[in-house]
Amino acid sequence: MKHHRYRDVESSYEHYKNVLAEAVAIQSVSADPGRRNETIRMVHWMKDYLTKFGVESKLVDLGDQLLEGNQVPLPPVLFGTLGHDKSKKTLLVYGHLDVQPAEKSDGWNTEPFVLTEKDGKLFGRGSSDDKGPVLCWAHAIEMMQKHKVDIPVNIKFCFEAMEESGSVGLEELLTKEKDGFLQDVDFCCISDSYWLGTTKPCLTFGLRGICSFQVEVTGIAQDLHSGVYGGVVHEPLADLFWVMSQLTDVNGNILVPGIYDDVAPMTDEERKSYETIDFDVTEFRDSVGAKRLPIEDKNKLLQRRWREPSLAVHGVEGAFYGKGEKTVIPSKVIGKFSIRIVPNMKPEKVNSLVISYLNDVWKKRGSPNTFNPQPGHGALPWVANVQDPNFQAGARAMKHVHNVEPDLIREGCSIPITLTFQDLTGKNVLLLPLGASDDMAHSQNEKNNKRNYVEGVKTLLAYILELKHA
Ligand SMILES: C[C@H](N)C(=O)N[C@@H](Cc1c[nH]cn1)C(=O)O
Ligand SMILES: [Zn+2]
Ligand SMILES: [Zn+2]
Repeated sequence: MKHHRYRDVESSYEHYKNVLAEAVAIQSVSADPGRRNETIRMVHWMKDYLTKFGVESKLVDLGDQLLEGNQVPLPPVLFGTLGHDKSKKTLLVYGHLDVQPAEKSDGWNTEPFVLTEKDGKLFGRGSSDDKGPVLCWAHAIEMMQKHKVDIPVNIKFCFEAMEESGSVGLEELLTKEKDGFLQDVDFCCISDSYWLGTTKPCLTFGLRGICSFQVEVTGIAQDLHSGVYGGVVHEPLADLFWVMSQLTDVNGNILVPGIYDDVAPMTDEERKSYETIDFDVTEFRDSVGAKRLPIEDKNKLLQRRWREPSLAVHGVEGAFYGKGEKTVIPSKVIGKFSIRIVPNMKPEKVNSLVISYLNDVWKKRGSPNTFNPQPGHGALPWVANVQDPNFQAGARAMKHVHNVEPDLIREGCSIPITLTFQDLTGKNVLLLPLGASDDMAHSQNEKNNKRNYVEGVKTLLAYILELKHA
């Protein structure tokens, strides 16, 4: 790798930061119907940005979605193409332009949609998940063009803006494009995840899937004064808490009968692979501010994150959550939780086990209220072949930039469309994470380190060039 290009990447930091600031300022929260126009605007913004580098893009309309009883337009999917050289192989890049919700009042130290630099960190929603990494691709291409480097592959881009809300419509579109846009793809790459720690680079070869659930309890016509009606009505929120408290034990074991039955057994080879992975449990525990973890043995903790299901309770719609006191009995509450699933679990079976367990628990409650548990969006888990030349190119790129062999890791999160790319193209998908473990994606004060952003551009540049030998 030519060092002057890397120096140029470093000296372009202010420009990269300004571009990221523009992207972060667009409030593309896919879960919020009120911000759907912003989410759509984000896709248009990205199309315009890629056009500057000669990427030929089109926006594919996905129609409408029924959200909270209203028809809401889905954001289009951006398909971009750079290069049509039949003598070259083709790389397909996927990323997402939508973000998780964020409000300053959630506990952010800065405005979530105003990119703010402090102590070498760029704070802002989407700075790491996934606007920063998506822009690293654009910056890498810009740099190669500036230095008149022959790009050794044709590049196709698929950028969506519904990833954080189940990638609605994308799988159907890609299935239709199997012999169209996806034809002739040789490698796939996604930068939408995180290193295991804060200093050592990683390549990711596994993702958990997800099954999400909503449990609605209703019983009274409207919210009631708890002094007037307390003790003389069956409270929907008390019912819901009682049911939700029976989903896991204190150490996070899931109490749904049969839920662990299909978890793939561990081979000796896999067990050994955990030995060499760099991971400091104390640092991890401190980084999340926990007093104690349910598992403090390094290998067992990683196994639980990567190859075992877990259940997380996310929240309750309809319950009072503001500051101070409100002596009210809510009339309708919806509990939200999800289960991360692993090979060889299937969403349909998980949904049926969970719904029938919820109904059994409900019967024991004996409440006259109405109980309606429903499965939400789902995604399958994914594991890749790390011997593929695509992974080797990724490893060489990481080594160029960081001077160290990356760890091969799995990820506890989900990127629902990954398996679809692998199945439809028949090609290897590499997850090339650029973010640090403490980026706080989905949380308050999400950030991307200045160092990771700049080195991310170098890594993608190096990876594209390494594909010449793949
Ligand atoms: C890993 C990726 N950056 C991510 O955050 N994925 C989300 C996908 C998702 C699924 N349901 C809602 N969002 C995640 O793992 O939560
Ligand atoms: Zn995310
Ligand atoms: Zn993401």
